[in-house]
Amino acid sequence: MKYVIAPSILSADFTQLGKDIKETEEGGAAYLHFDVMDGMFVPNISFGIPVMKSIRKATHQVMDAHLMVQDPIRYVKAFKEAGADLITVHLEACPDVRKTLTEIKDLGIMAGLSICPETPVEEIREYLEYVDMILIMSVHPGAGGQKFMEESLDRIRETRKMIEESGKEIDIQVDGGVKLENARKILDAGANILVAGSAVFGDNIVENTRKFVEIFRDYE
Ligand SMILES: O=C(CO)[C@H](O)[C@H](O)COP(=O)(O)O
Repeated sequence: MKYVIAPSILSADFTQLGKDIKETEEGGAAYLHFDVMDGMFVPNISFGIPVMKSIRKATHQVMDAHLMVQDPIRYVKAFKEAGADLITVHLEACPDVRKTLTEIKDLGIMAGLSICPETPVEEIREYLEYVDMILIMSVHPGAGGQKFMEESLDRIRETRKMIEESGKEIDIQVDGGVKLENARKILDAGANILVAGSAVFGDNIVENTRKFVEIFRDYE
C-alpha cells in the first residue's frame, strides 16, 4: 500500500503560494490537496477552478480536489479540465452518488467519496465498487485548524475492514486535525493518505512535510 502526505493549500500563504507548493514537493509530498468550499454545503467559500488551473502548470504532484460543494456533478468536468487527477465528492452533497462517481471515472481520473463525522460508515459500502479512495473527515468540514475528533479512529478501522471484505484496493484518506503527533495512530487505524494543512504550512514547510514522509517509512 502507498503512504502519502497531501498538504492542504487552504493553510498556505497565498501571497507566496507557488513557493509554498514547491516546498511541499521538495519535502516529498506526492499529493496536493485542494479544499473547494461553496458557501452552501459548508459555510465558507475558498477557491476553485482558476486557482487549480494555474497551479497545475507549477507542479507534478497529484492534484487532489476535495469538493465540499452541493451537487458536485455540476463541476467535475471543469475540475478535470483544470488539472485534477483525483476528485472527491461528499456522499451527503450528491443527489445521485453513483452517477456522480461514475461521471468522475468516465473522465479517466480517480474518484473519492467522503463522509462527514455524523454519517454512518456503513453508508459507503454500496459505493465501494465505484471509488479509488474513501475520505474520512476527522473534523466538521469547512475550516482548517480544528481539533482531530478521536472517534474518527474507530470509523477508519471500520472503513478499512469494509474495504478488506470487499477485496478491492481502495485508499483511505483522513482530513482534519492531522499532526505529526497523531499521524501514527491514524495510520495504525488503517489510513494511508493523510491531509494536513496547519501542520505543514507555516515555518519550515520542507521539514514539516519530510517528517510525515519519515513516519511512512515504518509502514511501507
Ligand atoms: O478543509 C479542511 C477541513 O474542511 C482542511 O483540509 C483540513 O481541516 C486541514 O486543515 P488542518 O490540517 O489544519 O486541520
